[in-house]
Formats: sequence, structure tokens, C-alpha cells
Amino acid sequence: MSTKILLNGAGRIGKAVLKQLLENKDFEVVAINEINPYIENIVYSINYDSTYGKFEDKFKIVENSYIQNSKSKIKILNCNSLLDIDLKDIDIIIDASGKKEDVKLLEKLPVKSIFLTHPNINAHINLILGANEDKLDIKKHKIISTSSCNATALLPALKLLDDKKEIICGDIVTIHPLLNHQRVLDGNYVGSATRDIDLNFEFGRSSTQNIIPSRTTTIKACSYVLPKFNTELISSNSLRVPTDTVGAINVTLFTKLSSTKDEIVDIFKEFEKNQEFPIILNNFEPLVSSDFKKEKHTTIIDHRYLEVKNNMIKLLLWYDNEWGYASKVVEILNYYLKNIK
Ligand SMILES: NC(=O)c1ccc[n+]([C@@H]2O[C@H](COP(=O)([O-])OP(=O)(O)OC[C@H]3O[C@@H](n4cnc5c(N)ncnc54)[C@H](O)[C@@H]3O)[C@@H](O)[C@H]2O)c1
Repeated sequence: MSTKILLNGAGRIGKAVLKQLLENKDFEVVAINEINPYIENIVYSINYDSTYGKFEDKFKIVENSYIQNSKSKIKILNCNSLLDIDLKDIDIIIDASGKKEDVKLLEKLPVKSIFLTHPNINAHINLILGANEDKLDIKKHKIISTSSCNATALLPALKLLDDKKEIICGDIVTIHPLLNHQRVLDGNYVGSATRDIDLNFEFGRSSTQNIIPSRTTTIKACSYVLPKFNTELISSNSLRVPTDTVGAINVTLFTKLSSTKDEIVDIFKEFEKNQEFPIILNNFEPLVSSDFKKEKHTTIIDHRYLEVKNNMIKLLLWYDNEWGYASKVVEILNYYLKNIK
């Protein structure tokens, strides 16, 4: 029997998750809850996407509150809170709205599990494949955070290098594409449920005319998954750039054991050969960010820019922050269901 899913929030991540769930017969998305009250607009934005292109099996509206294509029929709901939804036919909720609902209230909802697509210290587990999937305990973990796109891309590489060379300290710079909370032209800062960084004037500035520096919660998100990787060990900041998707992270690490470049390349090659999930992809070609669009590997190690000097390792990582991250949400969901059976 297929797993019945309610998707909360059909924005950038919600739609990427939806389209990947629709490819899999084990899942049935029975409902989408969106605060956007216009079902015509919801169906339009599922069918047409500037970043990933048209959706071939188009949806249309049926019976006023459903959308349907050749394979699926999905009820569209318009509630402000998950707590107000009748969940009797739902097994699992994927919350991609960015709303920070009280976890104590979410725990009481009559579903098997709730997946949050943001880091959440109060979730029962923050889970990143390649970092802590062995810690998943389906008896204890009902509210599962799938962390952030940056932490998902960074932490497996950090853990691997720490296991082999022991990280003493480091610094990262995330180079992150546009997000929907940003301004097109200069304006006032607008707060957003999708960000929990303090009020930040820079985000009131035109997103298409600037490289915008900002703080990032990446390392904090890593620490919710593996406490060793915290802001005492690794400093961070971010540059927001005017591209649609695919982020990069510049990583500088100082390690207890020294290394050679060949050794580090071999560590990543060995991991790629033996991995259970598509996590590490080693790249040796002269590629640019758009070449990694729709890449499902969690993190692409760009060996053309790998530098190793004694105890210092400098890496350039790439990741698709939308489609790639959404593919991890679906993989974690699959992993969870396999553990239930
Ligand atoms: N965009 C990324 O690169 C990225 C990557 C990983 C994780 N995330 C996280 O995923 C979440 C969503 O981010 P996004 O980029 O898709 O944002 P988005 O603004 O594109 O989408 C959010 C959607 O949720 C809807 N929504 C807001 N409040 C709601 C509510 N109370 N109930 C139902 N729907 C509601 C909005 O109308 C919108 O359609 C955030 O927590 C974000 O931090 C984003």
C-alpha cells in the first residue's frame, strides 16, 4: 500500500519534493496545504517553473478544490496551521512551509511522522544522510528535521575528513542562490518565516544587483546533527548571489594530521565507490554552477580547486539547494519507511 502524504507549503522546496514524490509509486500525495488562497495560481506554479522547466504531466483543477493529472488527484487545502487540518487519511506530513510550528503541538498530531525541511533544535532528530542516519529510531523520532541545504551538503564531507584527519578548526563561506524572501529592488527589510537570522538590513537590498553578504546558520544546523561541528570549531559567513539554484561552499580546514592532495582525493574517491546513498560525487571537469542543476548527489567535490598544504585542506563543494535538497528529503523518507517495515 502506498504511503499517504500531506505536503505543507508549495514553494520552491515543496514543489521540488512534490515532483520527486510523484515519480515514485510508493507515495501518494493526497493533499497540499498552502496559504496561497488561489488554487489557479498553485496549479499554474506547479505546471510552469522558470528554474526546472515545464511539468510535462500537467495538472488541472477538478471539483473546485482538487488538482489532477494523468496519475494523481490531490486535494488543495488553505489552512494557516497544520493543527487545523483533518488528518484522518494521512500517514506522513512533509512541512516545506518554513513555519516554525510548536513541536510539542506537532507531536500530538495523529500521523506517523512529520518531516520539517528546516533545521529545528526541538525536532526529535535533525537527520543528514552520510552523517547520522544510523541514529534514526522510529520509535522515538516522530518529528524529523531534514536540516538545511547547506548543512546537508557540508556535513558528510566534514565528517569524512574528521574521521580520517581530525579537524581542529575551520572556516566556511557559502555562496548561495536567491531565495524567495529577498527583494527584487531596494526596499525595507521584510521578515520571513523561512529565515531565523536576526533582522538583516542587507536583505532589503536589490537581490539581482548585488552580491549580498550575510551570516549563515549552516554550522548551527550542523551542530544539531553532530554536536562536534559547532560554531566554536568552525566559523562561517555567506554571500547571496543572483543565480536561481545551485550553491557552492568554500571550506578551509585545519587538521591534527597532515595530508597530501593525493590522499584527500583518494579519501573522497573511496567514499564515492562504497556509499549507500548518492552523497559524494567527485568532479574533475571544468564545470560551472548550472552544470549541477538537478544533481541528486548531496555534495560535489570540485577537485580542480582542492588545495592541501600540510595541515590545511581547502575544498570547493557544489550542491543543488532546491532539487538536490528535495531529493534528500525523499531519500530520508524512503529510509524512514524502510526502517518501519
Ligand atoms: N530554497 C532553498 O534553497 C531551501 C533549501 C533547503 C531548505 N529550505 C527550507 O525550506 C522551507 C521553504 O523554503 P522555500 O525556499 O521553499 O520557501 P518559499 O517561500 O519558496 O515557499 C514557502 C511556501 O510555503 C507557503 N506557506 C507559508 N506559510 C505557510 C503556512 N502557514 N501553511 C501553508 N503554507 C505556507 C508559502 O505560501 C510558500 O508557497 C524553509 O524552511 C527553508 O529554510 C529552503
